Amino acid sequence: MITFEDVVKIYPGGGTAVDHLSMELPTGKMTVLVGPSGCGKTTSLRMINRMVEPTSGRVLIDGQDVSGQDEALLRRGIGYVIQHAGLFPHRTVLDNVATVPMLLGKTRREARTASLELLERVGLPTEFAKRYPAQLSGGQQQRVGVARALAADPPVMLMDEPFSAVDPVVRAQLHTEFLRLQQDLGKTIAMVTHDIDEAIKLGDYVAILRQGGVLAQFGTPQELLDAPADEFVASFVGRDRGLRSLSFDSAADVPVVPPASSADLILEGGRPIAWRTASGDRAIAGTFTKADSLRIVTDLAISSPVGIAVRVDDNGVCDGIVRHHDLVDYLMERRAS
Ligand SMILES: Nc1ncnc2c1ncn2[C@@H]1O[C@H](COP(=O)(O)OP(=O)(O)OP(=O)(O)O)[C@@H](O)[C@H]1O
Repeated sequence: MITFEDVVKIYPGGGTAVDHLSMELPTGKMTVLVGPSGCGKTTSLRMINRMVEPTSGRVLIDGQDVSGQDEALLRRGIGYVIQHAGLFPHRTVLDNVATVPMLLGKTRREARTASLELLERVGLPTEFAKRYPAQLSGGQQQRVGVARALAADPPVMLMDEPFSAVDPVVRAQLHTEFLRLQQDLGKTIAMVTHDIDEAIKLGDYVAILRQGGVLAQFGTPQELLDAPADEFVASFVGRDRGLRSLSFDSAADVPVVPPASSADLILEGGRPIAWRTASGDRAIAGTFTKADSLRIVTDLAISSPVGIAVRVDDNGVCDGIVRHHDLVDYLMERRAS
């Protein structure tokens, strides 16, 4: 667990960057620090590995005040990933990753074998290992940055806007891969972003900071969406927070009716193929399963030309449909209950 205890940071000649910050970042979970530019996110992150020292208050890792610890030793247990990856430009991808384990005493061969495995884990095929960072795309460089941070197998990872330098499609891919990786690794992660969508998608917990380095609210994404502490948090999580919060609700209990009840749905061997519309058949753009979220069901119902979302089982066979007005009734009943 990473604990901020009444932490204040005032830069010489500057204003207050972090103002009496107290919060606990649970072990094995990802906590995302989010807020407008200049609200003290990076400063807070850097106080964890002592790149910045607090003016007052304490930062503790597993109950140990970091200020009493040897900086080099402390940082060995803390991976650090930054925007644009910060790779060594004149070293190959493999050497970028292998440097840390070698510093920690592994032989060159051991370090390289471990690094190749790590590169594969973050989704980079081995043929990239010999390239130099400039020969990779932004997204690939970020993957190397993550692999390098993981190379020492640190229990704690700090990530400062790690996904912001890549385009939205690559970013979404990196998010999915990173979530899968974190599910396996269970690191204690503190991540900074200015993007509330990213925070809500990735964070087990989210800390929203406001100007002046004041903590506005700390909680799970669902808590922030359901019960924003004040106007600032409400406007920061957005006007569409009702829709966003549907991402956390399961579609398992959506009331469906048999597929045969719609004359508009064309099935082949039980699989949904197309909609019959006045202007001809239209291919079905997507389906949902019981494992999906209500947001996906809502999106499908709204975007379908006939206002129907189609559910399939694990074999892709249609086992029910839900019409948009029934979906709205269901959502309203849930809200009331
Ligand atoms: N080394 C420094 N010296 C003086 N002031 C600083 C220093 N670093 C940051 N600040 C100031 O402290 C405040 C918080 O900065 P910080 O970088 O922590 O914010 P941030 O939320 O990470 O911002 P951004 O999203 O723009 O990166 C800002 O007002 C900034 O100008």
